[in-house]
Amino acid sequence: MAFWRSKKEESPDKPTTDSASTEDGSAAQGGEATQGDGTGMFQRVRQGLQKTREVLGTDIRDLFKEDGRLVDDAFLSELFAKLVRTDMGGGPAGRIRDDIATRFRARKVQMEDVLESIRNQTRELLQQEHTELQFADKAPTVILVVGVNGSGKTTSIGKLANYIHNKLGRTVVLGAGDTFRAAAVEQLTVWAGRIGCEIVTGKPEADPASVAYQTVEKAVATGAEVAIIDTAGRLQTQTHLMSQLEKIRRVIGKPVEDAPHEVLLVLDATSGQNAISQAKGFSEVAGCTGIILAKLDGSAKGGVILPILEQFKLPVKFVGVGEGIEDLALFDSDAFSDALFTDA
Ligand SMILES: Nc1nc2c(ncn2[C@@H]2O[C@H](COP(=O)(O)OP(=O)(O)OP(=O)(O)O)[C@@H](O)[C@H]2O)c(=O)[nH]1
Repeated sequence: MAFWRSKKEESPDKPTTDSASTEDGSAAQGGEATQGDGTGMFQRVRQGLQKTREVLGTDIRDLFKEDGRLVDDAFLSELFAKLVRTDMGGGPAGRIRDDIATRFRARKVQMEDVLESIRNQTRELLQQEHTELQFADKAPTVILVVGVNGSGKTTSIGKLANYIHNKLGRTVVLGAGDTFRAAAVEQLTVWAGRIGCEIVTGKPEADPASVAYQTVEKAVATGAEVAIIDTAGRLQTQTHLMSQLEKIRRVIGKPVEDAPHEVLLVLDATSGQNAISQAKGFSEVAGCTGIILAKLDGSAKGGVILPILEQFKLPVKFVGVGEGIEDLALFDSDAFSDALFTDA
């Protein structure tokens, strides 16, 4: 199931058949995931990673003012510093530096050799298992979406629902479980209208667990295949909110015994290491099964995905590359590393 693919696989002559490029995202109703949308999606991910690519490209080019560079300690530590600027963290940056040292020390290298090594190492570091969304054997599949305040949960749910409903052709019911924030309910209602899926909303400040329960009940009653439930932003230290999450998990297990099937943690790629460590404690308590890395387009630090993989030990299943309904991509390590380094 390739939602986007690497540049290598693109056919330059192929017209864009990307249903994702339609304004309202209404194309490709029903059926299996469309295969023709890879090129457009790859372009979108490339655009999303443009800032990181530019910073990295300029930084690496700066190392090569002369024709070729001798690989010595000075070069290696400059390279390390440039890599760390993408927020990839000391571990991955050190691994890339050491690989280049092993292969080229005391020799003159060209920029392309260095970029090739970086690309290969990154591709390896980005390899992950279980990146695909897990669907229950028996519908409905219940997906709970959690995260800290403002990380991009509601927007990501809209995009995810659009992907599941319009690209995978599986019927979706949304649950507006962020009852604290009226704007989140409104936003999700607008997305549901655009996607053409059902939504369950509670009264203002309704118990989020009851909205979650009704959402799953509705999915069962209407035979919908997937229920996606929004939750309010929270931190692990907010014990009442954490126990509320516990309650949500408990009640949705009543109509559908093994629910939730996925608990997706939305992380904001533009937030620093601090926010990421806050989310880490949270993800353990919430029993997260995967990550949506949102707002990659707004960041020059796309390398942040590497420490995230290392720290969370969870697969990054999707990346968010914009605010539009189509701006979500299934994660693909080859395509991601190409998007980071091609034309760097
Ligand atoms: N550029 C960009 N912006 C995004 C992306 N995802 C979300 N946003 C924006 O981030 C802001 C917060 O997104 P929301 O979806 O409201 O976040 P939330 O986690 O539901 O917020 P709370 O309910 O307050 O916790 C909004 O302005 C979104 O448009 C993305 O992938 N790229």
